[in-house]
Parts: sequence; C-alpha cells; structure tokens
Amino acid sequence: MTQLEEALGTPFDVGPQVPAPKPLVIVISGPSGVGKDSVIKRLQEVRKEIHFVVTATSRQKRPGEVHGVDYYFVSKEEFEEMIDKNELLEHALVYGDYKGIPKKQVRDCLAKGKDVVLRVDVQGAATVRSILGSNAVFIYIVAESEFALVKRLIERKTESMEKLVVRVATARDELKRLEEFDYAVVNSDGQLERSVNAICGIIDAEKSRVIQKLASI
Ligand SMILES: Nc1ncnc2c1ncn2[C@@H]1O[C@H](COP(=O)(O)OP(=O)(O)OP(=O)(O)O)[C@@H](O)[C@H]1O
Repeated sequence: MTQLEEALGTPFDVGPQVPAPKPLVIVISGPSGVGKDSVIKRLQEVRKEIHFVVTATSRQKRPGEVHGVDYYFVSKEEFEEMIDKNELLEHALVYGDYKGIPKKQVRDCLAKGKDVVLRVDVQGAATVRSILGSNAVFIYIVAESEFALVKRLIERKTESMEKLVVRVATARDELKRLEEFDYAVVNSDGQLERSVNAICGIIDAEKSRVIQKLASI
C-alpha cells in the first residue's frame, strides 16, 4: 500500500467517493381508496428515518385515527385561518373537507437533512408539482383495476352510496393525469408489502442519482 502511495505521489483518500445524498421530497398520490394510507403506514414501519408529513384536515376522524399521528384534525375555521396565513404548501377542498400540507414541517425536515413523504390527492400533487417542479419525486398509487378500487372502497365502509359515486367518477378523471407523475406503483389486492417494496426501491434509486432532485420551498 505505502509503496503504491509513494508511486502515486499522494496518500489514498479515505473519504467517501460521492457526496452524502441530499434530502428528498417524495409525493405519494392516487385516487381515494387505492391504499395511500395503508401503504404509508407500512412504509413508516420499514423506513423509520423518513419524516411523514402529517396532513391537516377538517374532515371527521375515522375510528382508530389519532390526532397528530394520522392527521391534524382541525375545524373548518381553524383551517381557513391557516390558508389566510399562507401556512400551507398546498390545500384543497375535497368532497367538502379541507386537506393541506403544513409548509413548516417540510422546511424543518429538509433543513435537518431528512427525507420527507407527502400524502396528497391527485389535485394536490399537481399543485405541489407546480411549486417544486421536477425537484420532488411523484409516485402514483394505482389499483390493479377499477373494479378492485371500487371493491376496496366499498369494503372500507366509510362512504355513503352518494359519496362512492363521486369518488369513482373522480378516480376516472384522476387516472388521466397519470403522465404528470414520475412513477406508478400498482397496489394489488393482498400485495401491500410488494407495493411498499416498490416504493422503497424508487426512493433508493432516487437517492443514488448522480444529479439528485433538490427541493426547496
Ligand atoms: N393491497 C391492498 N390489498 C387489500 N386491501 C387494501 C390494500 N391496500 C389498502 N387496502 C384497503 O383498502 C381500503 C382503502 O385504503 P386506504 O384507506 O389506505 O386508501 P386511501 O388511498 O388512503 O383512501 P382516501 O384517499 O380515501 O383516504 C382500506 O380498507 C385498506 O385496508
């Protein structure tokens, strides 16, 4: 070794050969009922180092959901105050309820070098895309078929017939925007683990890019 170093004229560099990866913003989207929450819940278990942004919403809490963990459940008035103060990266009124991404959480994580996952509906993903452009990774979760998506929504038993019609019609429209995303992950029935593995693969690949995506808000 020493002989080699002498021949080269300089000692071997023991530092890393590529810079440490930069923090990534990963946007997970897809139609209602496709399994975004389920996928994210499992991803949280396998990727503990990632920060999952807690979305603020004015919708009613579903059984088992925890304030500050699943969502920040706020009143309509409180949500409107957040909009007025420009505290949200994106927000939307979806099916009569507000949902939005608090800017501060994203900023704080990126400043600490932490990867951030955002969960947004398809409409919200378009807004985030207009702000972050190609500097975030956009993943669209899709069911294996429309039939499978509807079955999942019905089995969840959280929607009335009226709301189901709106959700399925919206899902049809949303699928037309698939091309605005970087990746599509099929969340097939009973294959949650496979979907999560696919997302982990995407994240790892993005972090291995020679020229990485760099988001700043
Ligand atoms: N791979 C899967 N196989 C079978 N069932 C699944 C799978 N993924 C999710 N589900 C079920 O489908 C239903 C909808 O999933 P989830 O609530 O995660 O969807 P979502 O996209 O977050 O919906 P929304 O946007 O309406 O909140 C749930 O009952 C969930 O348990």
